[in-house]
Amino acid sequence: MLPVTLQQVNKRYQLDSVAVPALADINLEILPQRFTVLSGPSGSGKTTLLNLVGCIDLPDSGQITVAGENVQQLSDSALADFRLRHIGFVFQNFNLLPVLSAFENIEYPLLLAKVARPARHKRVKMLLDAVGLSEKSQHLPGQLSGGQRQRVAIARALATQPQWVLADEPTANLDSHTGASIIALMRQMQRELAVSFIFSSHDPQVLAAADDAVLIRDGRIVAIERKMAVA
Ligand SMILES: Nc1ncnc2c1ncn2[C@@H]1O[C@H](COP(=O)(O)OP(=O)(O)OP(=O)(O)O)[C@@H](O)[C@H]1O
Repeated sequence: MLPVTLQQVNKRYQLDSVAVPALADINLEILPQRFTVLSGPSGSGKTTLLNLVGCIDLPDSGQITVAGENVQQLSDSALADFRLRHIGFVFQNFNLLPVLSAFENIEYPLLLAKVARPARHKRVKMLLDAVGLSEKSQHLPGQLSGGQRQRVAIARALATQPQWVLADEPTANLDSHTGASIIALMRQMQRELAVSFIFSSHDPQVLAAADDAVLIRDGRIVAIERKMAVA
């Protein structure tokens, strides 16, 4: 599995006539099959960096490679397909579709990926079991606790067997006990399904669980701490 690489990446946001610098001179290699945390104060650029790696947004300059693909060269429709195949997303506010059951929320990306019904159902059942929610498969998000909703969101992110799962402050709306169980679940999924996780987080629990920590200040990387030896 290939790393994610960013070379000389710059990103500004245009706010009326003012250009707001968000990331400057980012050079980074994010290693596969690990837990990487992007950490830094509010406004430092964590979400922007996650959005660039997730191909939700494009840099103003520089190169980003994900799964061996130079992503800025892809057309919009090729990018959407690339995201579906290679990247799963977990958000702090869960972003589940409120009218769909837990089962249907997890199934949704598989429908988009045109996976046939028997394989779809098998995968959803396996994931519901893996996140400990087999009993709640027909519940709507509004009938689940915050921690259970985030479990559904993690299962949904893993549905299409992506290489990378990006999680933007995944524990921000959870109490610390529930947050700890969500981190443990993601760690277990990372090992069992050989998936790579990248988080943005202020949460010391997430930072403590990381293999690698990338510290960002004012849009620049100030330190990269590899806590687990590179294999
Ligand atoms: N859509 C936007 N338009 C204008 N400026 C933006 C936009 N999104 C982010 N910014 C600015 O870019 C910088 C980086 O923002 P970003 O959201 O990446 O930070 P963050 O580290 O994720 O912050 P937080 O921890 O508060 O979520 C900030 O100065 C922010 O105000």
